[in-house]
Amino acid sequence: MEKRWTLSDFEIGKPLGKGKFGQVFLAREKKSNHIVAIKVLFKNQLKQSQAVHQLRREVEIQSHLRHPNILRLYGYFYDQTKVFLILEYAAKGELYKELQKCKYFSEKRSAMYIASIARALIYLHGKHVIHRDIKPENLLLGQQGEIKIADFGWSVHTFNRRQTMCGTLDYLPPEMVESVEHDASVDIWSLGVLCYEFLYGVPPFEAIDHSVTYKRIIEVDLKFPLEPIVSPGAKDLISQILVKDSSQRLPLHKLLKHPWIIQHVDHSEIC
Ligand SMILES: Nc1ncnc2c1ncn2[C@@H]1O[C@H](COP(=O)(O)OP(=O)(O)OP(=O)(O)O)[C@@H](O)[C@H]1O
Repeated sequence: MEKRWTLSDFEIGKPLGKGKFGQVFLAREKKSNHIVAIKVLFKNQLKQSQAVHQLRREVEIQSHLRHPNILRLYGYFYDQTKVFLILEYAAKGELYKELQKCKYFSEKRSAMYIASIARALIYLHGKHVIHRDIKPENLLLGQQGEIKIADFGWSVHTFNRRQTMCGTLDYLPPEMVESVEHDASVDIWSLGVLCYEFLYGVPPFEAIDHSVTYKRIIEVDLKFPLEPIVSPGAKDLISQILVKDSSQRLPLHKLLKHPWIIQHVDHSEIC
């Protein structure tokens, strides 16, 4: 695809969805016939400095990433009022909606997703990037139903010390809730929360009252409901990830070798 675009390079199709700062459309690049998603952001809505800062970070980081389970950001252009991000089209939409539809996923499906995200995170962390907002709403699905990690607005390079609390409360590890220094293992924690949510339909520390959620995260008050029935292997994996001491969390390469993952995932097929 071309590197420098204007709106006239694209035929704009149906709207795919709406976000806080704009709208996403299906589009076709006329020259290459390549189907993409174009995210249109309104500059006046972005003006809050945090949003502009996040967008800059998202573009800087995501445009350099190349992994089958990470949504490609091909480039961007802008006019006087809008910024246009050219993104890989995730044909099967949001994982979040799938989870809402199914309530919870089978162990096999959960293990496949967890292994795909773990592989993408190994790649990401190898590039010294932490995502910091891994949750179902930020996971899209490609044509074959494969995971595409999206939304790099909270991501950072690992070179600097980080203490800022960011992301989404239900998925934050104790060190972020307590605003102490954190590293790439925050994404491993979020993967543990995801695994729990895939299998039980709700994140493990969720409570109506936010102060209760904080307390449950800090104390790692992890309880496994009786229903739906989940195998001891899955519970063992989650228990090895959701560990308060971040240095003791199961590393991603060991996660991929965990018996529950091996049982459900053919590693040659991970997508
Ligand atoms: N690359 C894509 N392929 C297919 N659909 C997409 C793509 N990007 C976004 N969408 C759809 O458009 C919707 C809006 O996306 P957008 O990224 O603007 O907002 P969001 O991440 O859902 O919300 P927020 O702005 O609060 O972060 C998404 O919920 C999704 O349904």
